[in-house]
Amino acid sequence: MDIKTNEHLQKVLIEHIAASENGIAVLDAKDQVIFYNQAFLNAFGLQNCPVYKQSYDDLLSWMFTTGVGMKAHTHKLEDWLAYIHSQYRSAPFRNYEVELVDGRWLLMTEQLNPDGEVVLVCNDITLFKRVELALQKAQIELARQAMTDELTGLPNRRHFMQQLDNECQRAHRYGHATSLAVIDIDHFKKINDGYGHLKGDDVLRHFAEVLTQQLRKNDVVGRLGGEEFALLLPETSQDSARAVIARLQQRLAGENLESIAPGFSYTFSAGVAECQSTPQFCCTDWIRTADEALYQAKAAGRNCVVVYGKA
Ligand SMILES: Nc1nc2c(ncn2[C@@H]2O[C@H](COP(=O)(O)OP(=O)(O)OP(=O)(O)O)[C@@H](O)[C@H]2O)c(=O)[nH]1
Repeated sequence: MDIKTNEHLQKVLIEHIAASENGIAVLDAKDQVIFYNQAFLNAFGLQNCPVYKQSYDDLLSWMFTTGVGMKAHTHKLEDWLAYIHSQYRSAPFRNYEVELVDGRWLLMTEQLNPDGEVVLVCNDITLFKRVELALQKAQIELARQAMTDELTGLPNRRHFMQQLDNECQRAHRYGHATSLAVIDIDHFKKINDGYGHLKGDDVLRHFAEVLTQQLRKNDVVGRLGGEEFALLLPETSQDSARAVIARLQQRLAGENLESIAPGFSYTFSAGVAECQSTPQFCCTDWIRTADEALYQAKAAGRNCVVVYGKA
């Protein structure tokens, strides 16, 4: 059936375009609106806008200044128009999504005619978009949970080990001294037994806070499990790391812990190890050496720090 010669078919299509629930508009070669259906006005909330013969820029400017229709992602109209023009007419046929100020979403198709007209068709995809955004949010939250220790909000063992691995490679590449400290709260079992598991949890949260507050932006704190934590100190020699830990011990000794229990205090022991420059030395070796130093700190009576190889 040839649409050019079949008048009935032309009538059917014209009626369809007028009554369609998909918004349809046509802009001429000079980007003036020469046709739109009711659904197009409804989709963008343009019922009070003089659309016919408006230029595309005037239409967009009207939306921007009246706060109707498309949501602008910049505060300056010129920037927004420049962004839209960087995409507009960029392909013979393209699809893109548009967020509206009232929270709805439209899927737009833009088709260029050989004579220079642009045909715009829009579909409301709000429901699909909401599901997609909710899934994206859930995915981000799952990824966050998989990396985070629930009790303290710190990176968990897996996440910390990934960062340790990256830092190990960086230290090998640039030859910078970088230190790791494995830290363990002393006699934590006694805290749990004496004050209860919930108070034990409060102590773990408190310790996480002390560690986080004391460190520099590039340092990484993680909870390895139980009452064991770790500090990754990039660009830090083992002697400087020892000084950092000593400062943490002082800070902890000065803390008021009345909220946990009257007269309560706790200490920790730490093992420090520098990243070794041999290429075979990997992050598990690094943790192992720091763990050995920690073991020696515990054996030396606790509340102290031992540097690997310097006991
Ligand atoms: N409240 C609380 N306790 C935990 C958690 N994870 C592990 N623990 C407890 O931490 C205690 C660790 O005890 P130990 O490994 O014997 O170590 P410690 O008592 O700290 O002794 P030293 O490390 O040798 O000073 C155990 O009783 C665990 O049940 C937690 O998330 N919350």
